[in-house]
Amino acid sequence: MAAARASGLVVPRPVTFVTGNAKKLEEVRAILGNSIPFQSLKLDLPELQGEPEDISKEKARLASVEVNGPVLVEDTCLCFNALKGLPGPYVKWFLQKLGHEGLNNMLMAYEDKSAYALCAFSFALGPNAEPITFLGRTPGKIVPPRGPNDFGWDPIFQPDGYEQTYAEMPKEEKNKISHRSKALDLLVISTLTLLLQTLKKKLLTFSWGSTEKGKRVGFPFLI
Ligand SMILES: O=c1[nH]c(=O)c2ncn([C@@H]3O[C@H](COP(=O)(O)OP(=O)(O)OP(=O)(O)O)[C@@H](O)[C@H]3O)c2[nH]1
Ligand SMILES: [Mg+2]
Repeated sequence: MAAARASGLVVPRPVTFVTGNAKKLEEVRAILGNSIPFQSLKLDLPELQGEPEDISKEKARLASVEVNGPVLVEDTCLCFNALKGLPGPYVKWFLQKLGHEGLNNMLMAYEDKSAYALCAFSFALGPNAEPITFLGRTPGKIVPPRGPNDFGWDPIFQPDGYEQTYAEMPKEEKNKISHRSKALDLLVISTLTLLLQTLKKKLLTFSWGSTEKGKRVGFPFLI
């Protein structure tokens, strides 16, 4: 949103990333770097039940009321293909109650251990604005835990094409291929597109804005 903010038209106030999860915040900071400046607010928002995109959008609506300004939120799911996408957005509670072993056991009866990590970021300009959602998905499989146990289900998720679990990978490596980085890439692209559109409009206004004896002058080929 830095780009949008730079335009002076689109985002009147700094964006607040609202999350109760310090590890998410750490990764978002590392992935975005200086591309989109934001502030953060530690708040564990109530979450709707349903599809990831709807949960994420509703979180953005609630967050923007709390902040009364532009917000970014995210909802993360871990989806088992054999279980048709479950535990999905409910993985937090499954992890809390069952742990890594329990999550592995849920797939015991199935040969198919494939899964995907899904991240749904939603951005809302303010309490009355419709949130926009960006989805990132990384396919992989569920394995017995390996690696440091400092972030959620990282030790039991092994992305396709890698021998390491998310937890075993160096952080920079995870951040290159993760569900979170893929969703944030889309957010950055969309922000840049917004900035270009705004600049284009400004240039259009500037190019065609002056008149000479009632005749419009300008350089439309510049835009
Ligand atoms: O191993 C992991 N690698 C990740 O990359 C990752 N991202 C999220 N999570 C965990 O999955 C659940 C999502 O629930 P969630 O999206 O509701 O998050 P949350 O409630 O912790 O924070 P928030 O909702 O306030 O932002 C929570 O248990 C998170 O700890 C991850 N675990
Ligand atoms: Mg949550």
